[in-house]
Amino acid sequence: MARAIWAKAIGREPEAMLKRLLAEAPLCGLSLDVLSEPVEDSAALLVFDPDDPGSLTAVQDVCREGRRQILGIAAGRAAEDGSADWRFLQAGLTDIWHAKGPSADLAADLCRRIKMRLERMTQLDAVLKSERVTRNLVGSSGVWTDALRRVAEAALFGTLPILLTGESGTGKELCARFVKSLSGDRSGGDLITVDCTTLNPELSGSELFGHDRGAFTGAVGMRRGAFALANRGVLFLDEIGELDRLLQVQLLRAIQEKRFKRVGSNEWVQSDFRLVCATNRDLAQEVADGSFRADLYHRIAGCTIRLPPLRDRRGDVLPLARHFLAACLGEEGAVEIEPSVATLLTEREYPGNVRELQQIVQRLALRYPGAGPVTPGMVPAELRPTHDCATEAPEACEFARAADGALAAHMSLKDIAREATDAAVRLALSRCDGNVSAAAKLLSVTPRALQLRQAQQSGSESH
Ligand SMILES: Nc1ncnc2c1ncn2[C@@H]1O[C@H](COP(=O)(O)OP(=O)(O)OP(=O)(O)O)[C@@H](O)[C@H]1O
Repeated sequence: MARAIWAKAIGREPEAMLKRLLAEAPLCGLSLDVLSEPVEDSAALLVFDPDDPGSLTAVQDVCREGRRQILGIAAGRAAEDGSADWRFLQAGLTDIWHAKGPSADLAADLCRRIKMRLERMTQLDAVLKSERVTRNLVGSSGVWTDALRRVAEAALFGTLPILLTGESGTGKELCARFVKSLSGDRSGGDLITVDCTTLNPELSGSELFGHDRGAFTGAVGMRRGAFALANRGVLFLDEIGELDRLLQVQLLRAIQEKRFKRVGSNEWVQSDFRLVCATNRDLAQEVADGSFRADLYHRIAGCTIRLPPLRDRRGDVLPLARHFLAACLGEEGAVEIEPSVATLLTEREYPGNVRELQQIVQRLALRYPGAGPVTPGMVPAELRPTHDCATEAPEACEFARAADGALAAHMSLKDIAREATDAAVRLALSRCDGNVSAAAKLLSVTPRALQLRQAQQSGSESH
């Protein structure tokens, strides 16, 4: 591994262990370094003592600093049943190992295992930072990159069928293409998409399985169906939740055995495809209700990945909007967006998710004259916000309404100011996915000042 992996220890025993690991690391080809500041947003190693009461908060603080992949090494006794592990994962660790030490043998073995694990994380990081992702699968929010990482992991390191779930327009088909692009290097086959909403049990056999010449009136030649065409590629069954019960049975057999018969033929045809399915329905619930076959569900849901709705990744709205603008305007893509339009785009609701945002941006682009920023006048009338107090600025109007409520509740000026500050801190942190430095920047304060404010906030909440 060429670049050094940032490593940190919290506490005395962990520091001794990290020292031992640093001594052994070069012998195992692992490049570890203790730096006061992380060099980049990539995999990292954190050694801590799970028995230390302050360790959970300390781990949380490190994880909040922005690195996404952190391997935790627990150097301590910890509970026998490992129950604390889940809390550390919740605090932000990617994984956790318990290690005793620090004997030289154990440290060498640990280094080898850490190296393999970090290499896997780094490999996935490299995919997520590659042009095929940054150019096509826009977004850097935690929920989106976590989902994308799981898609990449499933595509690269296994053959299980992938089930993509999520609301309409969240990028399920785009992710199916991503799976194809990652497995394409190995298999060379195509991505074959079947829209299950258009299938019907009487007529769709040929589309799925193909037919022989003369199989039915009008079958003048042999036809290869979707299952055969997907050989050595990816078969993408979109909207699989819409499948009729009869078709569910037909598909089950072909998916299970990876072989089928063309309509009008008695010969088995083998096809080696990677299966990716998508649905915006809650299939587990439909299985419970009896409307979706449990056996088919368990076949297709080898690896289920939920794509987040846009409301859970508002920080991605503007990068997505810029991406779609660039697609519409070509070379003139890097245009500024006026703050009023940026706020409108970020704060509005998107029941149609990314597809809806894309359509709105396409409408904005229609009015873009070719120079200057995107201005409020380019926003279609029905999308513009309306305000009761026409004479006031929109923000002042919202504030006035909130202050009115506070006065009605007999709050003092001091309490109103504190409530407003706390709300702004919460909003900024939520918009920045809990990243303190980014939220501090947004609020024009130092990260230290923001942390102090948070501490006061949680102090007053616990009283
Ligand atoms: N992260 C993203 N980056 C760039 N474009 C995106 C992203 N997510 C979605 N899109 C675009 O949004 C549109 C809708 O995405 P897609 O068709 O993949 O959604 P879907 O979840 O399959 O929708 P549906 O359930 O309605 O079929 C497409 O044009 C797609 O290219």
